[in-house]
This record gives sequence, C-alpha cells and structure tokens, in this order.
Amino acid sequence: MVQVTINSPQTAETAASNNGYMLEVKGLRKAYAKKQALENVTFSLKPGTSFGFLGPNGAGKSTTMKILTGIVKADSGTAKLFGKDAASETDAVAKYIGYVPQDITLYEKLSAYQNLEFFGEAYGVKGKELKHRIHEVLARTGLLERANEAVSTFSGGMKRRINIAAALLHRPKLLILDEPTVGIDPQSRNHIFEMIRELNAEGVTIIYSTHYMEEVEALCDEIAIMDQGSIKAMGPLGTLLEQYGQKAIYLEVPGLAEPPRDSNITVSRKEGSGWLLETEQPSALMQHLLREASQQAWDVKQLEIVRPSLESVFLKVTGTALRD
Ligand SMILES: Nc1ncnc2c1ncn2[C@@H]1O[C@H](COP(=O)(O)OP(=O)(O)OP(=O)(O)O)[C@@H](O)[C@H]1O
Repeated sequence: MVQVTINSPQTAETAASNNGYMLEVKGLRKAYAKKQALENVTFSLKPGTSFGFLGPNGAGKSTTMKILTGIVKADSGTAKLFGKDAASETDAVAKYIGYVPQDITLYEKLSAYQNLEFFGEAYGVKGKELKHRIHEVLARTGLLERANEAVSTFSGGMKRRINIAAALLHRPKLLILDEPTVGIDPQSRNHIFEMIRELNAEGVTIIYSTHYMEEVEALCDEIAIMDQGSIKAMGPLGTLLEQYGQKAIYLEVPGLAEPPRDSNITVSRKEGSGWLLETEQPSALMQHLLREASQQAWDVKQLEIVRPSLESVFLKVTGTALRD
C-alpha cells in the first residue's frame, strides 16, 4: 500500500504521534447489513497535506470520513489522529477535527450568527472568544453582511458556507469536507475553493471528498482513488498520471481514412477529425509518425503528444469511467 508522505513543519501533536504522521488509518473494514462498504482502507497523512478522495457515489468516501470523526464505528481496523483513537477517544479526536457533512445541518429560522453561536457552544467555545471566532469565520466565508439574516433566505451555496464556518469555529487542525460543492452556485464554489486553499496554506490539513476530477486536480496535492470500498491508487497527481495515465498521440491528416500502423500503437481511435493513437512509447511513435509524414507527404494539421488525464488514470485503476 502506498504511503502518502509530505514534508511539513512538525507540531507538538505530530511529534507525539508515529513517524510524524498526524493521521494513521489502518485496515478499515465496514459492512452495513449485507453491504460491504469498506474493505481494508489504509492511508497516512502528514500535517499540511491537502488530501482528496475521488470516487463515484457509494465508493465508501463518506463512510471513511465518518469513521475518522467517530460517527460510525468500523468493524475492524483503526484510525488514529495525533495518536488518539477515533473510536475510543472520540472527544479528544473531535477537538482536532472540523467536519463538514454532505447534508447541510442548519436551523433555518435562526440567523447565520445564531446558528454559529449554537455550533460554537457545542464545540465548547464560549463568551467573548465565541463572538470573536464567529466574526472570524463569517469574514472567512464572505458572509459577514448576512450575519443577522435567517438562514432560510440563503442560497444553497451560502448555507454550505455557513456549514463550513461552523466546522471552523474551534480552529481545527484537520478539516474534513464531504462533497461540499454538490448543488451549489459557481460563486460559492469559487469562494469555498479559495477558503480551502487559504486554510491549507495556514497549515490546516484537508481531507476533501468529491466525484469531480477537476476539484481534486485544483485543490489536492495527494489523491486517493476510491471505488467499491477500497483505495485503488494513491499519490500526488503527477505520480498517478505518470504511473497509470494513458499516453497518446493525436494525429490529424485530412483524408487519412485508416489509422497509421506501428508496433508502438496499442489502440487507435477516431477522435474529431483525427486519430487518437494510444501508446506506451510516445517518443518512438512520434519519430515514426514524423518519418511517415515526410515519406507519404501528409498535409499534417495536428500532431501532438496528449497529456495523460486523471480520467484515464481512473479508468485504468478501477476498470470503469467516473461519470459525473
Ligand atoms: N447507513 C447506511 N446503511 C446502509 N448502507 C449504507 C449506509 N451508509 C452507506 N451505505 C452503503 O455503503 C456504501 C458506501 O457508501 P458511502 O456513503 O460511504 O459512499 P460515498 O463514496 O460517500 O458515496 P456518496 O457520495 O453516495 O455518499 C454504499 O453502497 C452505501 O449505499
């Protein structure tokens, strides 16, 4: 199993945990009735990582996150945050985690401010400090001006931002977000992205789940591809692309009815007005095509190496396409 490793400054908490990992998840298994939701999920994170769980609905992302927060108990395996066990030391672990669940949980009739007061007290933040922190999180989420309005008047995106604000009140070291951009407007989405980048730059470790490839590409320095209850591949985007991404060359020559033949081509496919030639040896194939172009006097409109995509990585490691 690949270990996710990122070099970041040590904190008092990491020094107390193993090997500088703040989070160590080992062999998680979980079944609901007859459905095996998780099978042997293992990963470790160093502080400051922005870690993305990419997978389709039902892959097991939410279940993994809920086990980290202590909401769900695993059948076997362990999750330790700063050496504290998520299942048996839930209160200690909760102090470190800000959790933004998939479903928005707010009191519609209360104002944004009142909602945050409620959540802050639940986290044990009180009095002047709570006021100060509510101001801080409202400013961060761009909702200071709407603080006193009832949440029922908010858009889905604004509600989601308040939900994130609530998870930040106790200044967590690990922020877990479960598909936070589903069904929200682009403005809120951009705001959430900026906020996550800012928090991560300030040292907050992020776990972000999504079924949108472009989100993990934009936000995460480590990606775990999850499908059918297990992590199929894990690592930095560049490493995943290099290791599993499909390399190809795109060739467009008007009137070329058949794809060129070469032992370096594994699959040829018509794409647009040209041919997509999949290969493990793009340089050798390129040389061959340049020779062919010259010998056959092709009128080449386009000839280029196609960068492997995360989509092709997903296809390779899971055997299926990730549909949005
Ligand atoms: N409370 C539950 N009772 C029964 N089955 C459940 C429960 N929660 C999750 N499951 C099942 O466990 C599997 C993993 O679900 P999970 O919610 O962890 O996946 P996910 O990747 O987060 O997908 P989604 O985005 O749909 O939440 C799915 O087959 C799901 O139907």
